[in-house]
Amino acid sequence: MEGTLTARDKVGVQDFVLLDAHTSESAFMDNLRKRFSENLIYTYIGTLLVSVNPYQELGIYTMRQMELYQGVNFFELPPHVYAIADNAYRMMCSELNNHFILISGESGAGKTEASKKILQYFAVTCPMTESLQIARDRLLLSNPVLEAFGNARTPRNDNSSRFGKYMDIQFDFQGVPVGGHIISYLIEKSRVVHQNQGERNFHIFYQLLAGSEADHLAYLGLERDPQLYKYLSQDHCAKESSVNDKNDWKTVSDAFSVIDFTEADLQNLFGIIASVLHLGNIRFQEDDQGCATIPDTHEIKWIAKVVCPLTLELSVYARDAMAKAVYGRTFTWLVNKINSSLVNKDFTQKTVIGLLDIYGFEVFDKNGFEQFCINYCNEKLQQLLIERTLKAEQAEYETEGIEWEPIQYFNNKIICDLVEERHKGIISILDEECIRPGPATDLSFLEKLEEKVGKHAHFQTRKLAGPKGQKRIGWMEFRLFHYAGEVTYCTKGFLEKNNDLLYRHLKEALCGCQNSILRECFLAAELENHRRPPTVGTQFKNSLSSLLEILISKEPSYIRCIKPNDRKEPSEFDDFLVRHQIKYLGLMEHLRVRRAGFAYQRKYEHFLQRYKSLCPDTWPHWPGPPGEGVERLIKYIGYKPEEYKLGKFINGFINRHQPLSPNNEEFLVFVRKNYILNLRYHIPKNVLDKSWLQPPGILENASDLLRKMCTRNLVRKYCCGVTAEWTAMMQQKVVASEIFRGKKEGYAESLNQPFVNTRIDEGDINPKVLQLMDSEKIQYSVPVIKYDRKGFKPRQRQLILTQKAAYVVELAKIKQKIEYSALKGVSTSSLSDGILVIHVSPENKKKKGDAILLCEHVFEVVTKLAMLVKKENLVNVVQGRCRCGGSPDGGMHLSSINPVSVQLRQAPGKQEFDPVSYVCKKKHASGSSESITSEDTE
Ligand SMILES: Nc1ncnc2c1ncn2[C@@H]1O[C@H](COP(=O)(O)OP(=O)(O)OP(=O)(O)O)[C@@H](O)[C@H]1O
Repeated sequence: MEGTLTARDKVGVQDFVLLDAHTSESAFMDNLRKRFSENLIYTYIGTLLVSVNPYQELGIYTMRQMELYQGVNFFELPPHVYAIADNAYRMMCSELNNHFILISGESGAGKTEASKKILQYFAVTCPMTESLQIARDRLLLSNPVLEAFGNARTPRNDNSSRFGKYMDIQFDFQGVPVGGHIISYLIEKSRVVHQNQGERNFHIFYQLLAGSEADHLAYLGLERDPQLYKYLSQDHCAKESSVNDKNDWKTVSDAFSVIDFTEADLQNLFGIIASVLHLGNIRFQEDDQGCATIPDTHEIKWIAKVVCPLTLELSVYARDAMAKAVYGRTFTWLVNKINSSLVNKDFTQKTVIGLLDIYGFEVFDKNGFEQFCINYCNEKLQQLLIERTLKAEQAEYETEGIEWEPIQYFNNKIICDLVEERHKGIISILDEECIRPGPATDLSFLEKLEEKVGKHAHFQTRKLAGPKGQKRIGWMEFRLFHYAGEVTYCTKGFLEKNNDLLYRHLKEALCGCQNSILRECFLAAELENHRRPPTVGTQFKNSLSSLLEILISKEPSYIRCIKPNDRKEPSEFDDFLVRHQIKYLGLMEHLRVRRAGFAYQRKYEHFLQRYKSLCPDTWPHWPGPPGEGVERLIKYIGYKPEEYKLGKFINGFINRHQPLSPNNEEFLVFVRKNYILNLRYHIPKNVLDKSWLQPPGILENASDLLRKMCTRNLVRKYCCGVTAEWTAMMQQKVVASEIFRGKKEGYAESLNQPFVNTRIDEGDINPKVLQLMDSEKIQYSVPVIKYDRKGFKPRQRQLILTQKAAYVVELAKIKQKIEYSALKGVSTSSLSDGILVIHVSPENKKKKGDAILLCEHVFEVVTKLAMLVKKENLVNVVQGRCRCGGSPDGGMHLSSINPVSVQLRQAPGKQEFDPVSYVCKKKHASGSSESITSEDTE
C-alpha cells in the first residue's frame, strides 16, 4: 500500500509517517516546504491532517473534487480536508457512533476555512431529501451571520473569529444531515469599545453602515461614515479594510431570511447595533460637584433616557460596560435563535459529527485577560489530544501486547492545573480577589499570585525572575510557560473583566426596555436574584469542562493548521514561524508515536471486509474467526513479519463467554477496564436521565450494582439541592396535576413552567404592560394584587395601561369584589382560553357577582387559589367553551354572574364570551378609562 502511495505522490511524502528521517525536524520542514511550494497544502501524519494556509484560491474545492473523495478509502487519494470529512462520515454511518473534528492552529492558520469546507462537503455529498434541504441551507448560512457578529479584523487575520465555536451536525439513520446545534465560547466583548492599532470592531457594524439602505440608516439615526463613530474609528483605518462590507451585508441579509429571522427580529437586532454605536458617541462633562453630565443629548434620544450621578471616569466605564453587555448578550441571543432554526424536531436517535473551530494560541505584544482565557483553552485541547492520541495509543499497544518503545512527550496537565485547580489555581485566586472585601486591585491580584503560585515552575513575575529575566517582565505582568511557548500577561483589567459587572440601574433600564431581544437578554428575575453570578473566568472554565465532556465521548479526527507567514502572502514560507508551530502543535511527537506504531490500524472484521477480495481463501467469504482470516490474507499478499502486527484481541474475544482461563483472561480484564473507563463519560446527569451504558455480558451484575449506586447518589444530590420553595412548588404541582391532568388543554406544556411566588407584582406587570403598550396610553389607577403563601396583599399602583392591558385590570378586580372567605369555587374551561371564573358565596354574589378573569397562568393561579382557601375539590374544569346563559352543549355556565355580567346582558343568548374584547369595546363606547372599572360595570 505504501509503495503505491509514494509512486503517486511525487512531491515529498504525503504522509510524514513515510519519512525516512522521521525524528528530524528539518526533514519534516523540508517535506512541508517542498509540498507547499507546489501548492500541495495538505499532508498526513497517519490520520491527522496537517494543513498549511495557501493564502490563495487553489481550485481544490470543486464539485469534482468532492465527488472524487466521496466514499473512497482514506489512504487511496492524496491528503485532503475532504478525506477527513468523508472518513468521519463513513465511520459514523457504518459504526453508528458520534465523531468530532478538532481544528486547531494559531490565528489566521485557516481553521474557519477548513470548517467551512467540511460543512460544504457534507452539504453537497450527503444524501438529501427535498424537505431537508432547508436544514442544510440553514446549517450553511448560519456561518456568514455568525461571522458578521463574531469575527473582526486583527493584524493576524482579516476575518478572525473572536469567539470559539463548536457545531454539531446531526444525521439521521440514513446519513442525511437533519439539523445542528452551535455552542459559542467567550466572545471578545472588549472589542466593542476598544480595538488596538490596525484592528477593527466586529464586521457587522461596518456592514450595516456600508450596505444598508439610506432610509434604514436614517431610521436608526446613523450616517454611512464609520469614522463618525467613536467605537469604530479608534485605529484610523476603518475604511482601508480589505473586507468588502457592502457585499458581505448582502450575504448576511440574505442568510437572515433563510434562517428564520422575522422582520421584527431584524428591526430589533439592528436597533441594538445602532444603539451601541450611539452609546459610544455619548460624551460626558464634569459639573461643579464632580458629577458627569451629558452636554449633547442628541445620541440619547436614540437610546433611552439615562440619568446617573457618576463621576466622569465612572460614567465612561458605565457606558462601555453597557455597550459590552448589550453586544455580548445579543450575540448569545443570536446563537440561540440560530439554534432554534437548526433544531430537528423529530426525536429519533441521531448521530453527530462535531466541528470545533476555536481560537488558536495567541501571543501579542500586549496580552490581557482574553489571551489568558484563549491560551488556557488551547492548553485544555492539547490535554485532550494527549489523552486521546499519545497516551491512548501507547496504552492500546500495551493492551494488545504489541512490542513498543515508549515515546517521551510533554504532558501539559501541570499547566492546566496551574490555571484551573480549585482553590489553588490562577482562576480561583482571581475569583477570590474579585469577591474579597477591601480594596482589591490588579496589582494586589498579582501579589496574591506571587504568594500562592510563585514557586510553580511554569509561572514567573518580575519579582520572581532573576536579574537576567527582570527586564523582560513589567511590574504589572506575569508570565506563563505554556506548552506552546512563553506568554507574558499584563494584569491590568483582569479584575474588571473577570467581574464583568453592570450597574444595577442600567440593568433595570435594559430589563424594562421596549426592544424585545434585550428584554429576553436582561430578565427581571436577574435583578431579584441577589446571588453573585459566577465570574467570567469560572464560567469559561466550566464551559470548557463541558466541552471536553462532549468531545471525549466521541471519536476524534484532527486537523492541525499552520500559518506559513505573518504577511498573509501566498507562496511565502517563513521557516522560523512554521518551525515554531510544528513544535507547539506537537507534530513531531505525534509523528514519533504514529511511526513507532502502525500507520494503519483496523479491527479484524473491518480489515477483512475491505481487503478480502485480494486473496482466494478469504473471497468471497471467510468462514472462520476474522483474526485468522486477516492472518491468511496478509501472508498471501506477502507482507514481511516486521511490517505488520496482530493484536491479542482475538482469542479472548472468541472465548469471552467461557469461564475465566488464560485464553480469555486478558481480554476480560481489557473489557472490564474499557467498560469502566467508558462509563465515566456516560454517567447519567440527573435523576430523570435513565440512560446507562450497555454492559458486556460478563459485567451485567457489576453494572447493575453500579447503576443502583449511581441512582442513589443522584437522588441524594437532588434531595440536598431541594429548597423549601421548591418543595412548596412541587406540592402545588401535585395539586395542579390532580385538578387538571387529562382535563384541560395545555396542561402537559405547563408542566415545566415553574410556579413563582410573586406572579402579580410590579416586576411582572411592568414588562407586560410595556410590551402591550401602544401609542394610546391612559393613566390608570389600579389595585394590584400580590399573592404569596401568606395570602393576597393589595397595593395601589399608578400604571400606564393600554386597552390591550385591560386583562391586568380584570385580574385586579378580584380584590375589589370578593374576600377570600367568600370564595366558593373556581371554574375553568377545558380549552386553552386563559379564562377562569371565581364563584363567590350567594350573599357576596348579590353585591358583586362572580369574577371572570383572563389570565396567562391559569394553571398556577387556579391551583394557588384553590390551595389558599383549601378547596381543591371545588375546582371545576368544564368541558367546552365559556358561554353565557345556559350551556346545553356542556360549555361553562356563567348565568350566576351578577353585576359584572353587564357584558352578559349585552351579549345575550349563547354568544361566546370574550372579556378582553368586551372590555375594549366598553372602553371605546365611553371613550374614557373609567369605563373599565368595576364600579362602572356595576
Ligand atoms: N484553504 C484555504 N484556501 C485559500 N485561502 C485560505 C485557506 N485557508 C485560509 N485561507 C485564507 O486565510 C484567511 C484566514 O483563515 P481563517 O479565517 O480560516 O483563519 P483562522 O485560523 O480561523 O483564524 P482565527 O483564529 O483568527 O479565526 C482566510 O480569510 C483566507 O483568506
